[in-house]
Amino acid sequence: MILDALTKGMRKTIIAGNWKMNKTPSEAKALLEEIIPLVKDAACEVVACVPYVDLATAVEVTKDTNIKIGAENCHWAESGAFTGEISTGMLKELGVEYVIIGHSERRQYFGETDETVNKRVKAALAAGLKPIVCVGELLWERECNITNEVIARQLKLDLWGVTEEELKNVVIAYEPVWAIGTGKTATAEQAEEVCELIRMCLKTLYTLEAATGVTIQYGGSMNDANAAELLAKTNVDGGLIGGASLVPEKFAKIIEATKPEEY
Ligand SMILES: O=C[C@H](O)COP(=O)(O)O
Repeated sequence: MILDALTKGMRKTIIAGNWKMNKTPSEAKALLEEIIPLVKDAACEVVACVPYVDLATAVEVTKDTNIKIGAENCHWAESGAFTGEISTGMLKELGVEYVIIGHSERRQYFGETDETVNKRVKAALAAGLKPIVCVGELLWERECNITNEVIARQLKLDLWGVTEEELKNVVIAYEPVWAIGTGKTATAEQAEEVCELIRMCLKTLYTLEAATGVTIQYGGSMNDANAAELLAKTNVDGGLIGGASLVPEKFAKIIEATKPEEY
């Protein structure tokens, strides 16, 4: 059943842009105003994850639209002496719904570990935010043939203490690190293989029912040309889009590719 293509229809398809460190507030407003009319008839959930300083503007600009706003990180403490960090309460008050946690760039450049990812995931869930939890292997890990172990370990540690009920608000993003911003996309088969593995791990950690319901995104050089093939795979339920999310026409075409007739 877990491999059954029919289960795909039971899950929410989510296309999320990750703007990374791009766009000032005025640029964010202009970009969203271009995106809004292009995606208004989307057949999927549309999310824009933007830099902290853009959040208030983004929430305001999208308030009467089908676009949800996400942050790119959050801290686990409610408040305190954590210079430069942002709490979940701060995000909630702004009207933010999603938050990316454990992106490979956070792991690679800012010392993020599975332990801190886990703390952030639990804090986000406790605050009523929906975490987009990123997992993925490095190139040398793939070459050493340990992708499965790496993904299983990340999932187990990142979701440690997350209940089955809470899992309903968790999105998993599979982002092979070697495919991020490199123009090297995982083939649809490679993406499906790991997304299916992720679902099998979730089944082991929780239940078949819980695993079947989780949205699993692919991220890594997804664009308007390759999205349809990736999104047609049984266990690929959406995308976490970097570069192409900054180009309205490309982002809109990826969203268009989620429509069944495009498969
Ligand atoms: O979060 C998004 C990923 O890092 C993918 O970025 P990219 O689409 O620019 O490769």
